Amino acid sequence: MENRYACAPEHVAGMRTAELRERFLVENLFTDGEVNFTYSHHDRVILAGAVPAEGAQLELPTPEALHAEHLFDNREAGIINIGADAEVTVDGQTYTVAHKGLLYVGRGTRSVTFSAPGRFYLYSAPAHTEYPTTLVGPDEGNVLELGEQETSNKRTLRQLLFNGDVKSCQVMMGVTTLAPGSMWNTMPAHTHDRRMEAYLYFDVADEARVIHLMGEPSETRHLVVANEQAVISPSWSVHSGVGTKAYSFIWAMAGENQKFDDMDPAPVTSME
Ligand SMILES: O=C(O)C(=O)C[C@H](O)C(=O)CO
Ligand SMILES: [Zn+2]
Repeated sequence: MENRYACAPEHVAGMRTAELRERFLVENLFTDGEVNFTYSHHDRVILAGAVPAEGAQLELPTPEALHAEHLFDNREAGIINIGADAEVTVDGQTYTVAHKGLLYVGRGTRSVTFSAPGRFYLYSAPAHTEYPTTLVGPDEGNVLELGEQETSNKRTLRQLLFNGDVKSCQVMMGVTTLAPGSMWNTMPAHTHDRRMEAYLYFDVADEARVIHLMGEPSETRHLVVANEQAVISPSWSVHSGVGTKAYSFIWAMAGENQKFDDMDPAPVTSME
């Protein structure tokens, strides 16, 4: 498991491209037949990618660095499938997770197994209590239509796990999809000093990139992001992006509260 220590804004101001990428960009989560983990010390979240091989089951291992018998001994997770509909088995119970659907896996779970043709992204945070493992379809939850074509930010935001019917201790998670011809996500931008956030960009065309904006609103930096790469966004950082073509991303948050609207706005005219 890759380890990423937390960074303060004053450290980031002096970083060059390579160091910014090393600290905040997670480039290689998805490898055929493997599970890859990255541990961020921002709110102690784990990001993982699991790609089961055709005809084989892929078991979610427990990274040694957790010093736990099972990954879910002290944690919960949201798992979103960015591949074709596929099965996930949790403690002997099998769920079919649709493309862009979510499976919430609660604390106390002992085993999770993935099947092809899924391509699974997992976001996990510490959990204080057990909530039931629950399947959420891609069109369930709360759907928000945001932005305008005029400002190139027309997009559909699906809140799949957001302090609604499906309970979680910390994790809030969903999928945002840009309309064709729209490029900007989360502009006007915001921060939320009570929660960290991570983005996984996907459905990014091979020849396209997303320019992800990060940093304090008055001291922005950028990361050039390719398909299926993730960005760790500290609570003090804006997280916004512009693609060279439309794309989707999974946003996931953990921290002090589960109030989606608890944001500190960073108006466009205030950014530097
Ligand atoms: O398109 C958007 O806007 C988003 O997806 C915003 C994220 O959900 C977010 O930043 C929530 O805090
Ligand atoms: Zn946010």
